[in-house]
Amino acid sequence: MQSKPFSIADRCKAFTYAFNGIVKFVKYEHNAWLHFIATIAVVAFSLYMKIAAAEWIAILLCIGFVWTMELINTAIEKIMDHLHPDMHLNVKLIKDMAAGAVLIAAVISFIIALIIFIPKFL
Ligand SMILES: Nc1ncnc2c1ncn2[C@@H]1O[C@H](COP(=O)(O)OP(=O)(O)OP(=O)(O)O)[C@@H](O)[C@H]1O
Repeated sequence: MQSKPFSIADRCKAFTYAFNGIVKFVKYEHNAWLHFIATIAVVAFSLYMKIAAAEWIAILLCIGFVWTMELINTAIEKIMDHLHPDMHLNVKLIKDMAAGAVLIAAVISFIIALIIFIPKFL
């Protein structure tokens, strides 16, 4: 298979397409608004608590983990709605599994936040 020659302009365009996907997600998806508010709150609280570098790494990984899962979940929902707009048990299974991935990311992130912040109040 013949691939296109490497081009910095093409790579920049690919970056803008990806950035555009994130902007659309934040603009139109209600779940993104919740994640946005939660992210601002967690970052503000972490700054206020002056957490250590290793704690920042854990917090930033959690934020990235949840945002990534939510974006993938939303993409899967859009694929399913596009391919199969009618109700179907398989669609439900696929969407619920994708939503389950977000739930796991959120619960793990919440537990990590508790591990970081609770000792600061003891
Ligand atoms: N086409 C479909 N066929 C069968 N079940 C569906 C279909 N679309 C959604 N569902 C199911 O209906 C329930 C509600 O889905 P819906 O997408 O409305 O809410 P949600 O998961 O809270 O979504 P959102 O992330 O948009 O808030 C879920 O269990 C989902 O799997």
